[in-house]
Formats: sequence, C-alpha cells, structure tokens
Amino acid sequence: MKIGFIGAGHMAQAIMIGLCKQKYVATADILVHSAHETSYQPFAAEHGLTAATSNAEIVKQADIVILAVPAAQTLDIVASLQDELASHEPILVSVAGGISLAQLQENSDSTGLSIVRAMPNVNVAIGQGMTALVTSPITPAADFAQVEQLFQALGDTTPLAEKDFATFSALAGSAPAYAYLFIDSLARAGVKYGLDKEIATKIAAQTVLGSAANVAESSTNPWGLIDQVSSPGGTTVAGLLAMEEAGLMTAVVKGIDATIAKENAE
Ligand SMILES: NC(=O)C1=CN([C@@H]2O[C@H](COP(=O)(O)OP(=O)(O)OC[C@H]3O[C@@H](n4cnc5c(N)ncnc54)[C@H](OP(=O)(O)O)[C@@H]3O)[C@@H](O)[C@H]2O)C=CC1
Ligand SMILES: O=C(O)[C@@H]1CCC=N1
Repeated sequence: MKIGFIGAGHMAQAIMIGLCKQKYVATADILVHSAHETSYQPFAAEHGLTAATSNAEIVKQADIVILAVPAAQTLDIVASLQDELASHEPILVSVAGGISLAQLQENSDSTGLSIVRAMPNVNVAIGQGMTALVTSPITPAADFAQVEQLFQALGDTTPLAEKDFATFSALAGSAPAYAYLFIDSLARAGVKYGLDKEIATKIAAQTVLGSAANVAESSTNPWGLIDQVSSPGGTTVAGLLAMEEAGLMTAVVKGIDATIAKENAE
C-alpha cells in the first residue's frame, strides 16, 4: 500500500514520522509533495520517503492520499485535482480543520470517491495521537477501516459525528499546545524558585504524563483525584484556591471557546 501526502508541514510530518516509527509501510511507499521543494525534499531524503514531483503524482500513485495543507487552500487543491481523483480514485483523507465532507465531495466533483475526514494531533509522531474520524456516506466500510487502522497505529481513534469536529479539534487537535503551555508554566514557576529550566521542564512533563495516565487508568474522575492529592490544611489546596482565584478553569474554557469560534469561522 502506498500512502501519499499533499503537504509536508507540521501535521503531515507528524503523521509521516509516526508511520516510519511504527514501520507501518516501507518508507519508500510514503510519497510526499508540497508547495516548496525545500520543505519536502530534505524531509523525504532524511526519512527515505519518495519525493513526488506534483500533487497530481501523489493522487496517481497513492492508495491513500492524506491532504494536510492549510484549511483555506484545501478546497482549491482538491478542485485542481479533479481529473486525477476521478480516474485513480484513491481514498482521500483530509485533516483540514473546518472543511466538511460535503465541501470535499463537491470540490472533488466525483461521485464515487471515498472521502474520510480526520482530526489528528501532533502526538501521532510518537504513537500517542488522538484522532477523530468521520466518513462520507458513500465511502465503503473497508476503505474507512483502512484509514482507521492507519491512525490506530499512531495512537487512539474515535469515530465522531461531523457536527462535533470543531469541539474535538479544540480538545485534541489544538490542546497539545495548551498542555505544553501548562507544562511550561509549571517549569517557569520552578525557575522562579531557582531550578534550572531543563530540569524544571523534565519534572513538569513527567508529572503531567503520570497524571494523565492516572486519569486514563483510574475509575475516579479528576475531581476525586484532586481530592486525593489535597491533604487537609495542606499545600495543594492552598495552591488550587490561588489558581482558581486567578481564574484557571475560566481561562481554559475561554481558550476552548475561542478555538471553536475560530474553527467555525473558517
Ligand atoms: N498542526 C497541527 O497540530 C494540526 C493541523 N491540522 C490541519 O493540518 C493542516 C496543515 O496544518 P499544519 O501542518 O499545521 O500547517 P503547515 O503550515 O505547517 O503546513 C502546510 C503545508 O501545506 C503545504 N502547501 C500549501 N499549499 C500547497 C499546495 N498548493 N500544494 C501542496 N502543498 C501545499 C505547505 O507546503 P510548503 O511546506 O512546501 O510551503 C506546507 O507543507 C491544516 O489544515 C490544519 O487545520 C489538523 C490537526 C492538527
Ligand atoms: O491551529 C490550527 O488551526 C490547527 C488545527 C488543530 C491544530 N492545529
């Protein structure tokens, strides 16, 4: 099976690196093309991938085409590939935020094309991704299963109604950035009290990693876990109340509100 990438930016690279690490297919069976040779050729050479000469070549050669270009350009690129899509009929996977299956179908001008919309996050690069998937009504179950299997090799997946994609995009697509912000904030506080930044970051990252694993494995909800850490009259409850006074939860929800509003405006 050949997997083609149109776009070689952060998201495409994260998926390609994940596929290489998992040895999902032979590296030469991963094809890539993007707007500038200087973006995709060195990356292809470094990882042993096949650099294609055009977007059309990707569509002609690949069984699955992953479109990972800016959302604003996604539909124009699909429209420019109508002929190749109609004659080669790969499975088309779009990761673009805010671009619907109906828009992709309409711009591909192809009634028989299998189209899957995916919302991965950058953690697919290390096999710890969280990806939502939804398929067009005409996509055969076997084609959807191929795409699902690909993303399952790179972490967890969930089927999701298309109406919930903007929410998912905020909670999983964008949220690695918000988690990094929290980790950096913890580490920066450590620096304030004299720790070396590198050591403080390692301490913060491992603490967040372990806490996330605890939430995932525990039958207790996060509030219950917070109570387990908060000794009566102790330090944690003092810290929690100070964070709440500064509006941590409101700040997070406002951030998610803004993320969803921006995606809905695309
Ligand atoms: N970054 C993330 O964490 C996530 C991103 N996404 C989605 O992924 C998509 C890409 O985002 P991201 O990777 O961050 O963006 P980047 O800006 O990092 O990458 C965009 C890529 O698109 C390529 N490109 C632009 N125009 C064309 C064209 N006409 N033909 C071929 N390639 C083209 C660029 O090429 P070149 O490099 O050569 O200039 C670049 O490689 C977006 O739709 C976004 O919504 C979804 C989930 C998470
Ligand atoms: O910032 C963005 O628009 C993309 C979508 C989800 C994560 N990154």
